Amino acid sequence: MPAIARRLVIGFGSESGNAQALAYSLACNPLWKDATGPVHELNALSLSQMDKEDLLVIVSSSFGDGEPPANAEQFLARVQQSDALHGLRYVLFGLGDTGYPNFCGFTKQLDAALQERGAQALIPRVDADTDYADFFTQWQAGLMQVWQGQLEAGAQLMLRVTAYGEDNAFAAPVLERKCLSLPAPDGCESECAAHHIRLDVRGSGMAWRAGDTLHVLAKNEPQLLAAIACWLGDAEAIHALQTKELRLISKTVLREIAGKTGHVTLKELLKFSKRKELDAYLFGADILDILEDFATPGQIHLDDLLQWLSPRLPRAYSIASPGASDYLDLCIREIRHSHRDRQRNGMATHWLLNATEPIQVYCRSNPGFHLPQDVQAPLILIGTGTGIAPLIGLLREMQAKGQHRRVCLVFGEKRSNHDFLYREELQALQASAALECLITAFSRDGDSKYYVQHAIAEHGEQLRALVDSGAHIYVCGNKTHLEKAVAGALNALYVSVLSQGPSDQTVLDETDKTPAVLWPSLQAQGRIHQELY
Ligand SMILES: Cc1cc2nc3c(=O)[nH]c(=O)nc-3n(C[C@H](O)[C@H](O)[C@H](O)COP(=O)(O)O)c2cc1C
Repeated sequence: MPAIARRLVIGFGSESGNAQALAYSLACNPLWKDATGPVHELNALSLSQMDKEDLLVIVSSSFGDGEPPANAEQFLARVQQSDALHGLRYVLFGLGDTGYPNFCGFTKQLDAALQERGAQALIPRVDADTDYADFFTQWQAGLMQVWQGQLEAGAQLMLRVTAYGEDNAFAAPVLERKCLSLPAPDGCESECAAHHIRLDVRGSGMAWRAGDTLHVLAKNEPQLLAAIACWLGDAEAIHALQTKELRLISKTVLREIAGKTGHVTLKELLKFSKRKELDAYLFGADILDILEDFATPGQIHLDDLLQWLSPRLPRAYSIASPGASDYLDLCIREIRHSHRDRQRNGMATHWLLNATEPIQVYCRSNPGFHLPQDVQAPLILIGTGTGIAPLIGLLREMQAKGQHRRVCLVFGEKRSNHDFLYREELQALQASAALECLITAFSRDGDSKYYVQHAIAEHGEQLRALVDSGAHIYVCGNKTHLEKAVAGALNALYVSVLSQGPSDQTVLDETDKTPAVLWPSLQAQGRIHQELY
């Protein structure tokens, strides 16, 4: 089939090399290799030297605040200065990061400038997030079809991540809510049950992968708003404070209150030397506690709070389902306790569990917790409590992608008959050999406490074999204890190795196996992935 163009002209705009690498790999495609000249920085591309026989291929990132990379700035200026570009045919692949407010800002601007001057896009512009590899594969396949004259295929290729964020969240209806914990004999289930939540994200254009996080913008509880309004003596507060952060109160707000009230205890608490006491006080406290403790009605007004309080902050949850799906799963723990005669609920968890309206959400990429690129690399997944969420997400993503790795899961919780989250699913994965081993550590099942570090020691030989064959280790759970416990337990496995003498079939240097350096060495190799909260 004849090509649609005589020349494929490839230009890139790149600051840290991603777009440049894609541009060079594109040039090697055998289909157009002979019709492609040198790959250019966009700044070095001259529009006047291109004609109707050419197809211009642009691969570029955005930087700064949606601006061009330095090696593409002049190209944008040149396009903007051109009178007309009729007859110029182009395709444009934009790399960006939805974490930035101006997602793919430069490539969107460039696309608009080219179109305004009459240039013709043969494939709609691509807006790719940090995980651009899949989009690039699809786009290159589409470009090959276009190159061979199948213009319709190109016109239909829509590869665009919609950038949702705090100011532009997606309203996701709740599809399912299910309690994952079973009733416990001591009646603790109402306090600490874990729940599965499924959100409907059809039509959102939202892109994520297992390991990524979902940010939830919850509404403040009516009871809390009413109580604050009552304290202020201003009913307007119920509506006005709806989108303000009432739980995570910054020290700046406390300083403002101290400035207004002159409260001696608060001023004392704000001293640098009292920072630990202040942190302890703030833990679990909301703005109503602070007002009740350090101010009297009449000293603080609604306008003050509106000025001082930040907008409500999103709460992040690990996604427990694979990407490229119509729905998105979470595994959350209900937080409910009584403090100073008031019922306290976790703001976003309560909202997720009770809201009758769609939940405002957006995704954020978490590349450090994605599956390793090496599809052969074994995995050791270690999670406690709802820390299982991203791990079940990784397992499900492997299933969805048909990846067969050696995987071992170590799961820690309190009681097997109450807290064995995803028990059936995990046992089914084990039965199907998708999970090579399922190790549990239920701390309250026996007479003495048994935690994941004890399970790691007990199953040391099996885990060591996985580490020696290049396993990546994923750890998710408690920030205060888990890393130390897991690192210590894995290091300890190699103390016994050293005492037994070196093994010869290992991917680690013998020097890396000394207890103190094993963990940092695995970290340096990019084999430790942690999500601690
Ligand atoms: C300092 C900095 C600023 C960035 N600004 C933006 C931005 O405004 N919009 C966007 O979509 N991506 C932004 N990004 C993300 C990059 O576009 C993205 O990482 C891309 O893959 C980099 O490609 P490159 O290596 O070819 O430059 C930024 C990245 C960094 C490090």
